[in-house]
Amino acid sequence: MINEIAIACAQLNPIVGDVAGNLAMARKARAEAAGQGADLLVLTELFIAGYTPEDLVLKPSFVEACQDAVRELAADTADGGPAVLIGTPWHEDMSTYSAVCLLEEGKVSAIRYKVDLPNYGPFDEKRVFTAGPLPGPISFRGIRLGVPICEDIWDDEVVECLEETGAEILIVPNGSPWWKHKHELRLNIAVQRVTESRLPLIYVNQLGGQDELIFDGASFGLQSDSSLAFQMPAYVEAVSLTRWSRGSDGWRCTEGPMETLEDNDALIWLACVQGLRDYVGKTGFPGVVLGLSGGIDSAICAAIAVDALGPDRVHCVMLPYRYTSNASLADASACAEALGVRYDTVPIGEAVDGFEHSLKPLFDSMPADTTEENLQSRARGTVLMAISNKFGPMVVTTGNKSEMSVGYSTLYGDMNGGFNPIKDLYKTEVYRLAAWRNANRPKGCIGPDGIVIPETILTKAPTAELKPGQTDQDSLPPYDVLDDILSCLVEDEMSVAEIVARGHDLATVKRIENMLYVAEYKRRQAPPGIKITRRNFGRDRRYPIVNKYRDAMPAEQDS
Ligand SMILES: Nc1ncnc2c1ncn2[C@@H]1O[C@H](COP(=O)(O)OP(=O)(O)OC[C@H]2O[C@@H]([n+]3cccc(C(=O)O)c3)[C@H](O)[C@@H]2O)[C@@H](O)[C@H]1O
Ligand SMILES: Nc1ncnc2c1ncn2[C@@H]1O[C@H](COP(=O)(O)OP(=O)(O)OP(=O)(O)O)[C@@H](O)[C@H]1O
Ligand SMILES: NC(=O)CC[C@H](N)C(=O)O
Repeated sequence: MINEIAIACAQLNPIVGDVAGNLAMARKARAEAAGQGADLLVLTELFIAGYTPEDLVLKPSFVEACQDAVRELAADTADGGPAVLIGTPWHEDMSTYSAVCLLEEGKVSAIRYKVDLPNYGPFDEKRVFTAGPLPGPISFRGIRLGVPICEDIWDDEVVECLEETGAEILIVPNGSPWWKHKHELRLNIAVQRVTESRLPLIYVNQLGGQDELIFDGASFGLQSDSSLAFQMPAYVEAVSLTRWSRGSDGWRCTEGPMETLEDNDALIWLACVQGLRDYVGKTGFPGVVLGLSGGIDSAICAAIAVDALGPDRVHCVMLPYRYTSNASLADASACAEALGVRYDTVPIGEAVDGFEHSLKPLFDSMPADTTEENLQSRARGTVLMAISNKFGPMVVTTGNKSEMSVGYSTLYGDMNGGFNPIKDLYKTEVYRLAAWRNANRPKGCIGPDGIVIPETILTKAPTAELKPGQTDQDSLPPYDVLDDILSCLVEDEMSVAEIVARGHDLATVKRIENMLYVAEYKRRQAPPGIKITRRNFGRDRRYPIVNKYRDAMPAEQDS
C-alpha cells in the first residue's frame, strides 16, 4: 500500500479528429509529467479524439484509429514512467462508449465507460454513444480510483456507486464547455458530490475552441471537506503536478497550483479571443479580413482578432459608399491605427452603381427601398470574399446577438464570412466589453495596451449608414430595451405577457417577438460563432423556420 501519490493534471488543447497530433500531445504531456515526478498523468474526456467528436464517432475507422493510438501510448508506459488516464471512444461488443483507459506497464490495464450521456444544450451524446454500466473503482498501485466522466458527476448516482464500492479519490476527466457563470455551476456540482461521498475530487478540463464551443480549462481539486485543494488557470495550457497523502481520514492534497480565476468580463473576452484563435488556427487560415466601418461591432471584432492572432494577421478594409460619413472614415482609420493592423480602403460606389445600372430596366421607376441598401451590403460582402479568395484570410462577420435575433443583417451581405466572434453577445454587452478592453489587456492577448477602440466609436449613435441620416433606432427600440426583451424571449422563454409585466410596451414586445421568429431563416444561414450564453443560436435554441406560433396577447389570455 502506498501513502503518497503525485498526479499530474493536463489541461490541453487537442484538435478534433487529429488523432496523431493528439497522441503526440499526450506523449509530450507525459514526458513533462515524468519530469515533474508524477505517478499518474490525467488527460481529459475523449482526449485522443478531441472533444466533441460528434458523428465522427459513428465512423468505425475513426474509433479504430483512436483505440490504436491509445494502445500505442499504453506501450510507452512500459518505460516505468507515469501511468496515464486518457479519454477515448471505445468500441466493444457492437457498442461504442465514451471511455477512460488506464495505461500502465505497457498495456491498457483498465477501462471505464461514461454512464450519463448529456443530451441537452450543445450535447448530443446519446446519438453517438452507448451508456456504460455503473462503474466500480480502478485499482492503481494499491489505491482505488473512482473515475466518473464529466456528466457522470452532474447527478449523484455514479459517485454514490463509486463510493459504495470503495473509491478513495474521484478523478474526473471533462470536456466541459464554458459559458457565462459555468465555473460557479461546476464548483457547486463538485462540492455536492464531495459532500455526499466525503471523497476528494480532481476535476481536469479541456482547453480551447471547437467550432462554437469554448473550453476554459480551469481545472481544480477539492479536499474531502470540500475546500479548494488546487486551482489551475483559465485559458492557459498546463500540465500541473498535484501531490496527495493518505492520512487516517483518507487522501489529502498537499501540493498543487492555486491560481485566481478572472472576473466575468475578462472570461468573456478570453473566450472570444481563444475561440477565434482556435477556429482560425485549427482550420489553417493565415489570418482574417474584416470590413471596418467605424462602428462598434466591427471595431470590437478587429480588437478581438488582434488579441487572438496579432496585428500582422488581421486585415481591415474600409468600404465606403456615398453615405459613409467623414466621422466613420476617421473612426475606422483611428481604430486600425490603434490596433496596428493593415488598413485599406476599397470604395464600393462603382460596384453598387453597376448593379443598379444592370437592374434599371427591370426595376424601372420603382422607388428605392431596402433593395438598394442591401446592394451596398452585398457589394461589401463580395469585396471581402474576393480578398479572402485572393490572399487567403478568412472573413470575420460582425453581427451581434441583438442583430442576429431580429434579422438586422443582410443575407449574402454583412452576413458573408466564416466565423463571428460576437454572435452570442448582445449589443449592450458589446459596448460594455469594448470599454472594458480599453481599460484592460488580459493575459495571453497579443494586442496593444491602452485604448484600442477610439472613444468616439463608443459614444456615437449606432448606424448602418445605408441611407442618409440613418440610425439603428429608426428601425429598432433603444438597445437596452431591445436586449432586455430579447434576453427574456431567448434566454428565459418568457411569455409576451410576462415581458409586458416587466414594464415593456406591448406593441414593442409583439414586434420583437415576431422579428425574432421570422429571422430564423437568416440564422440558419449565418456563420458559426462562439457560445457565450447558456442559450446560443447554434445548438441550444433550435426553433423551426416555418413557425406560425405567436404568444396570445395578454388581454386575450385574461378573457
Ligand atoms: N423564410 C424565408 N426563407 C428563406 N428565405 C427567405 C425567407 N424570408 C425571406 N427570405 C429571403 O430573404 C430576403 C430578405 O432578406 P435580406 O435580403 O437579408 O434583406 P432584409 O432583411 O429585407 O433587409 C436587410 C435588413 O438588415 C438591416 N441591416 C442592419 C444593419 C446592417 C446591415 C448591413 O447589411 O450592413 C443591414 C437593414 O436595415 C435591413 O432592415 C428576401 O428577399 C427573401 O429572398
Ligand atoms: N463603410 C464600411 N466599410 C467597411 N465595412 C463596412 C462598412 N459598412 C458596413 N461594413 C461592414 O458591415 C458590417 C455591418 O455594418 P453596419 O455598419 O451596417 O452595421 P453595424 O452592425 O452597426 O456594424 P458596425 O457597428 O461595425 O458599424 C460592419 O460591422 C462591417 O463589417
Ligand atoms: N462532456 C460532458 O459530459 C459535458 C456535460 C457537463 N454537464 C458540462 O457541461 O460540464
